[in-house]
Amino acid sequence: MDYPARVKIVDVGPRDGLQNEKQPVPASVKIELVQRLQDAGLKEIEVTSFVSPKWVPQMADNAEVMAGIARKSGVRYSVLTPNMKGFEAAVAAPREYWPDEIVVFGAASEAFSQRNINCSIAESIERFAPVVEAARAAGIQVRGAMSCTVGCPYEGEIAPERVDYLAGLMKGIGVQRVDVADTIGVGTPLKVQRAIEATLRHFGVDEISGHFHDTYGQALSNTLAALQLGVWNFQSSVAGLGGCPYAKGATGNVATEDVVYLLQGLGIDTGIHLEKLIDAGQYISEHLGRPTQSRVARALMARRAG
Ligand SMILES: CC(C)(COP(=O)([O-])OP(=O)([O-])OC[C@H]1O[C@@H](n2cnc3c(N)ncnc32)[C@H](O)[C@@H]1OP(=O)([O-])[O-])[C@@H](O)C(=O)NCCC(=O)NCCSC(=O)C[C@@](C)(O)CC(=O)[O-]
Repeated sequence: MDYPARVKIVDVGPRDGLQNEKQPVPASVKIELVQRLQDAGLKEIEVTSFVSPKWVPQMADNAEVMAGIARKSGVRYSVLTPNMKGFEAAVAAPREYWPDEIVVFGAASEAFSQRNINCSIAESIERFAPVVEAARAAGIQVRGAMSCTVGCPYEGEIAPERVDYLAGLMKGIGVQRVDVADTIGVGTPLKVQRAIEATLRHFGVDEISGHFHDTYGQALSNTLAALQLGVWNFQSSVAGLGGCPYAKGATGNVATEDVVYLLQGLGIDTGIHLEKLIDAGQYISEHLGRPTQSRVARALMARRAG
């Protein structure tokens, strides 16, 4: 089996990982987490989201975090912007604090779209279109997250045709690359491959990333299944942090540490230093007062402890 020679990982821990935390996490801790992730070799970090603070209070410090991170050359910093209000807030600061990439986020499921962003899929695309246009005019890259590409907490199983439809809409408004997200972690390898194949009708393989939550323990298998289709961009969350506020019961993303370990075993280069990454995961886990969700981190820390 041929696998891609290298893989790029977006660590979404500071955003997807922390957005659902009930306890307020200070901006200084988020900033330190970003620092530790870039020190570990992450080249892409999803830092925060410019969404309504009434809906997601944990991300209310978005501007403070964006202004506080010490940027490293060669690292891409992204933020979520669901509408023009979010985009305008993301670029209200001086240019050095702007994101390199914004993320518009839609869903393959109507019910999830309503619960997550309070509008239908068609309305979401109408809201995203001016955001995409403004971002590209400002030289900011645009990613489109596609939630619930295999299953939805409200509608159940999602057919690949729904993914095909959403990917086509995203392409139509000028989104440059897309995430195939298994928001609630119900996917298994063949289902994930069908969702990716539907996306491949509209985007090249270099423009597609896998975003797998690990609720049912399938995320590493799904990562392997995506690699088998040539996908080489993935999103994961340090220490397996996270969960979506609008997907009850869904656990965090697959842990970045576990993905890096898998990839190292396949001889695939990520440029990420696993031990430093584990330290970053420990930093945030200790702050949150609970153990890391990464099996690899737990195993390697036990070995460190002798
Ligand atoms: C999208 C909205 C804003 C629509 O929410 P809405 O209520 O329909 O918006 P609205 O335009 O009617 O405005 C209502 C109020 O929100 C304000 N508002 C409006 N927009 C903004 C904004 N951008 N930033 C700050 N404030 C905003 C606006 O100013 C107004 O304030 P008020 O007059 O009541 O004081 C809302 O539904 C929302 O914020 N939802 C949160 C969505 C979210 O963050 N979900 C989690 C991230 S997605 C995810 O995790 C999945 C992903 C990406 O990881 C992939 C996967 O795994 O599936």
